[in-house]
Amino acid sequence: MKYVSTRGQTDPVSFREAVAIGLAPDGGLFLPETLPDISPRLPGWRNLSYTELCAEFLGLFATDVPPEVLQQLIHRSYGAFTHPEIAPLRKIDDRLYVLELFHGPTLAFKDFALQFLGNLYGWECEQTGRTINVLGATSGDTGAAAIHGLLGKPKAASFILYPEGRVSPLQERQMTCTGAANVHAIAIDGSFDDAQRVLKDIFANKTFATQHRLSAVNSINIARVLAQSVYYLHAWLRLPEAERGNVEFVVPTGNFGNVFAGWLLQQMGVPVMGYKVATNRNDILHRLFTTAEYRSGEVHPSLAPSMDIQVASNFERFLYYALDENPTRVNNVMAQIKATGAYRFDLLNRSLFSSSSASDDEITSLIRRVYERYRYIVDPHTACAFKDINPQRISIVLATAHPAKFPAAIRDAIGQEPTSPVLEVLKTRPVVKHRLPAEAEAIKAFIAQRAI
Ligand SMILES: Cc1ncc(COP(=O)(O)O)c(C=O)c1O
Ligand SMILES: N[C@@H](CCOP(=O)(O)O)C(=O)O
Repeated sequence: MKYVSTRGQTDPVSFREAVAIGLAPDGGLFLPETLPDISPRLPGWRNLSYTELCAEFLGLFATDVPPEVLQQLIHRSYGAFTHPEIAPLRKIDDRLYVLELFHGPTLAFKDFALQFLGNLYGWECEQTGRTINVLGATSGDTGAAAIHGLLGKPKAASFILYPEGRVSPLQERQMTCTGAANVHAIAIDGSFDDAQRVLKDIFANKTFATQHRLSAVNSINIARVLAQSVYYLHAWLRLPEAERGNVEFVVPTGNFGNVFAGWLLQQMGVPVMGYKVATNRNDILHRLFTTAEYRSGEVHPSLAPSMDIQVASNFERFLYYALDENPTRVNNVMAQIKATGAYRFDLLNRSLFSSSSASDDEITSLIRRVYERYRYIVDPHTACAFKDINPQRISIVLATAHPAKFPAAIRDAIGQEPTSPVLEVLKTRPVVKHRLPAEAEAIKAFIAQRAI
């Protein structure tokens, strides 16, 4: 399988190359040259365990990784999860399921792809004898999961940019209390969008990126997206046969990576009826799906900080398919968005996508309502997904983080603070972070001194 750039100015590359580079040199995002039709395989995949399904699915895309290596990497990656089902699907009401994605080492859905990606990087370094420097931007969870995916890998260093004061205190501790010399947590002034912009500027300097063997760990990396598709597929296959034809996934959304991973499955022949994009008050995607206009705005801090995003990176991948896989049209639209901050998007399939946006007050009352009704505690991101659930569908809400990561918001809603031993141990460890301006030159100088 070859991978092409959404902007069409990069020669097709293999899976391993696409993963190693992350962002295409022309500034676009990699996508499989063709999407396989997986519908004939679905009956045979029904009873597979999570790791078996993962190996089958990723095997269709990672065609230059030997199958036995892929299996080992997958087993290593999900061996660190604490729930035997890895991604348990919990029925909490008639027609309502929660897909728990927080049983990995950092208690967020990011672990699914970043444990795998960390092991893939480790294997790649062993194969090539080279080191790798991983660069990421985070609004809290990607950074923690990327760092933990790479812990103990001597040939990899991580440089993670996050907005100072805009991630939860425990998310910050997950990134800054590892004690590892090859982990560099960089707190910048500004928002996650500023961090993501700086990161893209750094990758745009090809000489610098090549010289320091930089790789992108955000969901701009295609391995992230594909590894996340697996839990949608696993959940869909777990449902009773009678329910499978009427499913809507409800996805707390920021950078559009997670919901895009789910949507890809539909493009590959899995008959999913709908995707609901659930945002917090940073509602660019909600406005897009209700008005067809993509218009970026200012980022506002919220109770669901990991979704405080107004420039949704993976939207470009979605655009590529909506524009008939025509890179010239993608380039034009991206140029227009860059120049004017907006684009009128008349091609949206609004029968497949729906959306909602929850204010902070609504997040608090949703946490309370879910607890009172189901005795189930959801984190503030997952809470957004409980707004306006469609009663006509079988809804699968993606629970993207463990509530213990956001104790203050939960206490305010239901008067109790969930805890997790994984997080408790971090509270007494020293914090090591670097404060830098949100400027590519300053970050590059920092990386140049510490890259391995
Ligand atoms: C807990 C949580 N929920 C939801 C999201 C949004 O996911 P995405 O950016 O893939 O849309 C994030 C951040 O990515 C997150 O950390
Ligand atoms: N919400 C994310 C932001 C980065 O998203 P990614 O999926 O593109 O890596 C975070 O928690 O950091």
